[in-house]
Amino acid sequence: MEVLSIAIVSFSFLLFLFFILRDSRPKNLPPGPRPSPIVGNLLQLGDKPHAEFAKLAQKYGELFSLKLGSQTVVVASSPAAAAEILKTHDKILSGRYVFQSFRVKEHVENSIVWSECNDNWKLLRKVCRTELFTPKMIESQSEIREAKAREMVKFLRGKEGEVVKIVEVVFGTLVNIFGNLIFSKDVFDLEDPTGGSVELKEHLWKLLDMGNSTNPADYFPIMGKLDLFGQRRAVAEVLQQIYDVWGVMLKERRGTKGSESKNDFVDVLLNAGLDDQKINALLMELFGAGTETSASTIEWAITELTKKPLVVSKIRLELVNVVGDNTVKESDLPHLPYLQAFVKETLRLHPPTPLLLPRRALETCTVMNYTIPKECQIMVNAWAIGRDPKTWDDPLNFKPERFLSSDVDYKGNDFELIPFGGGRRICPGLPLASQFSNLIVATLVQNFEWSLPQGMSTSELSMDEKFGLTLQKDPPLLIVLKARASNI
Ligand code: HEM
Repeated sequence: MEVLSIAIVSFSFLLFLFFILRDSRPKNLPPGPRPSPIVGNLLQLGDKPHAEFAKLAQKYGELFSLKLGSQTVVVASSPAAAAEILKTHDKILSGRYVFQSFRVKEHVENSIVWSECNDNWKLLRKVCRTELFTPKMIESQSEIREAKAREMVKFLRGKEGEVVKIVEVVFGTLVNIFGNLIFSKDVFDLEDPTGGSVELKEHLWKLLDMGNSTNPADYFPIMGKLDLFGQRRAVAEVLQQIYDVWGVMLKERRGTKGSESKNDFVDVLLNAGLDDQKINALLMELFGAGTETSASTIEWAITELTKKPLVVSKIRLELVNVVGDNTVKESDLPHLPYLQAFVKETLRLHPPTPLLLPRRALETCTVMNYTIPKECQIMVNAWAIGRDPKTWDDPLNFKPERFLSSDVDYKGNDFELIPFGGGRRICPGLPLASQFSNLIVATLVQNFEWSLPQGMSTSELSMDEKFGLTLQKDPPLLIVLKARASNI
C-alpha cells in the first residue's frame, strides 16, 4: 500500500514538473529566447526592456516572442514589422493590454486609452478629432500656450545662476497649459510650490507615479483579481479624488451652461453631450497622456542641446531670420524647419513611450507567417526602430539635418519614425503635442543660454534611460541659466 502511495505521489510530482517545465508556447509563434519555468524570460528584462528587446531582435529577428511570467508577448522591431501590426493587422491587433493596476471597471469602461475600439472609444476619438484637436481649436487656444510660455520665462529669469531641474519647470508649465486648455484655470503656481490647486497637483503626481510602478500581476494574471499589493485599490482611490476635484467644477459649469462660453475643452465636452463619467475619464487621460510625455520630450531636447552648441546656434539663427526681435509665436512655427527637424530628431532617439502602449490580439492571426495567438500582448519597439542602422544613417548621432531633406514624419505613415504610434490608436494629441513641444523649445532657446552646474561636463551627461511608462531622464537634467536680451 505504502509503495503504491509513493508511486502515485511520485507520478503526480513528475506530471506537475512536466507541465511546469514543458515549453507550453503555442506552435508557430515568432522565434524567441527559451523561457524558464514560471518566470519565463522576466529575468532578461532588466530596467531597460526596450534596450534588451533591441538586443533580442538582433538575435531572433524583427518579430520575436517571449514569455513574461505566464504572458506571451510579441515584439515588433523594424518598420516592416511595425507596419504589419499598426496597419495591415491594425483592426485585429487593436485591443489594449490594460495594466492590472488600472483595471478599475468604471474607469476602463469610459476610457479612451484602455477601452477596446468600441462605440464609446469611437465617440471619444471623434470628439478628439472633430472638436478638441482640430487645427481651428488648436489655433484658437494658441494665446494660452504662448502666455504660459512667457510665464515660464519670467519664472526662470528669477532663477538665473541657480541650479534648475528643468523638467520640473516644464512639467509645471505643461500642466498649467492643460489646466487652461481644459477648464481655463492654472493648476500649478510656479512661484509657490504650495500654491495652485495643491490637491489636484498631488493627485496627478501620485497617479503618474503609480503608472510607472511595476505590478507583479501583469506577469502572473492569476494574481490579478486578488490585488495582493492593493495597487488597483490605490489607483481607484486617486482617480476618485481627482474626479471629486473636477466634479465640483463640472457641476458649476453645468449650472452656468450657455451663460458664458470659455472655449475650453470642458465647454466642448458639455456641448457634445458627454456624461460626467466620460468627461472625468477623458480629462484625466488627456492630462495623464499629454503632460509627462511632452515634458520628457522637452527635457531630452534640452539635454541634446546642452551637448550640441552648434545645433543651438542653428536654431537661434533661424529664429533671428524668421522672428527677429519678436517673441516667438505659434504662428511662426511652420516657418522654422530646422526647429521642427530638431524636435523630430529628439523624438527619433528618445520616444517617451519607447514600446508605445501595449496592444492585445483580439483574435488569433498570422503576421509575417507566424501565429499571433488570441490575447497575446503586442509591443512595438519605437525606440529600437528609431536607432536601427538598417534604416538610419549613423543612427546614434544626433543630426536634425537628416530631416531637412526628407519627408519622413511622425504622423503615422512612416513606420521608421513612430513616437506617436500608428493606425487607429495613434496618439490623438499629436497635433497639440507637436505644437507646444516646438513652442517651448524655441522659447527656451530664444530667451536663455545655459550650462551644466559647476564641475559637471557634458561627457558625464547621462544619456541613459530608465524605463517607465515614459522616459524621463534618470538622473534628471540640471542646468544653470543665463537670460538673453528679449522682449518678454
Ligand atoms: C510628445 C508627446 C506625446 C507622445 C510621444 C505620445 C505618444 C503616444 C503613443 C505612443 C500612444 C499609443 C499609440 C498606439 O497605441 O499606437 C499614445 C496614445 C494616446 N495619447 Fe499620446 N503622446 C503624446 C502627447 C499626447 C497629448 C498632448 C495628448 C492629449 C492631449 C495625448 C493623448 C493620448 C491619448 C488619449 C492616447 C490613447 C489613444 C487610444 O488608445 O486610442 N498624447 N500617445
